[in-house]
Amino acid sequence: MAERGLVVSAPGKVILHGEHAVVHGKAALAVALGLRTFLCLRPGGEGRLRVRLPGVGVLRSWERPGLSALREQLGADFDESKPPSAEVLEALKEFAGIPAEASGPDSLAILAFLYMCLAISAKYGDVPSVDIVVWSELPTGAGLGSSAAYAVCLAAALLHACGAISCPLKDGEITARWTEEEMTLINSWAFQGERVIHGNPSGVDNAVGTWGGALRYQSGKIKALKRVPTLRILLTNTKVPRSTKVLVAGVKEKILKFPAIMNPVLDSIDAISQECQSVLEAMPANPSPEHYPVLEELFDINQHHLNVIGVGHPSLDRLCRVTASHGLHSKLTGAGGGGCGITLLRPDTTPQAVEAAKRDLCACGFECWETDIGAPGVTLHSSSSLKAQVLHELSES
Ligand SMILES: Nc1ncnc2c1ncn2[C@@H]1O[C@H](COP(=O)(O)OP(=O)(O)OP(=O)(O)O)[C@@H](O)[C@H]1O
Ligand SMILES: C[C@@](O)(CCO)CC(=O)[O-]
Ligand SMILES: [Mg+2]
Repeated sequence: MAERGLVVSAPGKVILHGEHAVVHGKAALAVALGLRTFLCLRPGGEGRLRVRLPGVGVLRSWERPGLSALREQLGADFDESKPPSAEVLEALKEFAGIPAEASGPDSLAILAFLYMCLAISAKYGDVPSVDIVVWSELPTGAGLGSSAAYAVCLAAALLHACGAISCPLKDGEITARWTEEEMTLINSWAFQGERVIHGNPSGVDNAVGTWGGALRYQSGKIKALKRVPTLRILLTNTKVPRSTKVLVAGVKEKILKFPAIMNPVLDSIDAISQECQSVLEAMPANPSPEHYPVLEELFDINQHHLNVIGVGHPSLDRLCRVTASHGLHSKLTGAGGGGCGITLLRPDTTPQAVEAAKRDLCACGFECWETDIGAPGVTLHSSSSLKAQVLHELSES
């Protein structure tokens, strides 16, 4: 581990099409957002692991020998290809003093951290004494992949601290990325963190957090999109809290209850993702308005489908109605049930029209912002390049 520690970051994501269907083996199209989660890891003292997670109100530390003893006692097989076992998660809850039924943001964040420490150290050697601080530009639990960005940062930092991946940052460089092989390892451990938080994730969110850009994801297969035009997207957070884990479980229940009704809907969502990919890859880099009607219609159809599978919410209906009154098309993004929606802005949508839509959305109590998509994936930063931000976060700890 570098003497002065390290700072890593990972982006959140927006799913254009395929949320939920992707959990059931269908394709999803996802893009990395220009909003990121950051993690600063420094050598710590006194044989302890210390974490500060201001986003979820956590400041905790544990003695390393206690965690090592638990690992020995459990003697579990911590391979990144195997889902975390219920027995190990129960034992970790007890170790951290988390009640068995707890599922709040703080408990899940602690559990993901401890599981990754335990499993990564079982495979690659002990995680040294460290102080970790995580902060984020992403809203937590709003559909923008905050859990995956957190898990990707943890995976990169812990693998680096154990010496399982290199330090790609050369003297004088501001940022660096890991090799393909190392990113594959980061992605597979981040998936384990997502499994702790989500229960049964597809892996699309951690794939975008790791690789960045724009990609098609299906059953663990990641394919960067050939060409993605510059898309203008308005993001709106309804601020209605929801849990991805609960929503994913609800969809599964509906499919089991009505397979003949729900499976065709998932097939149709899959076809929407295929169609959208073909349209995007055929569009020029700076598309003109005539390319948009199909993309808009696909948004509308998918939003209906997502309501059918039970992940809509009155706040999202409202968001769609408000933007429709400005001639704009929206759908939920991520797990739904509240959280965020995305609105497609056309190249000829005027700044005045965007402002008017934003005003009406804010009047509903929503928060909205235009954002970049296609951001880089997991990145190692020189701490000097982020000095002001890092110093601010560290001064709070
Ligand atoms: N900055 C953070 N620090 C610590 N934990 C975080 C942070 N961001 C997210 N988490 C963890 O992730 C959980 C939120 O995950 P959840 O999957 O429900 O929402 P999301 O990832 O924002 O949305 P989606 O999965 O729909 O894209 C939080 O409850 C918390 O446990
Ligand atoms: C709802 C879902 O499809 C996307 C959450 O961002 C869940 C997943 O893919 O793991
Ligand atoms: Mg999530």
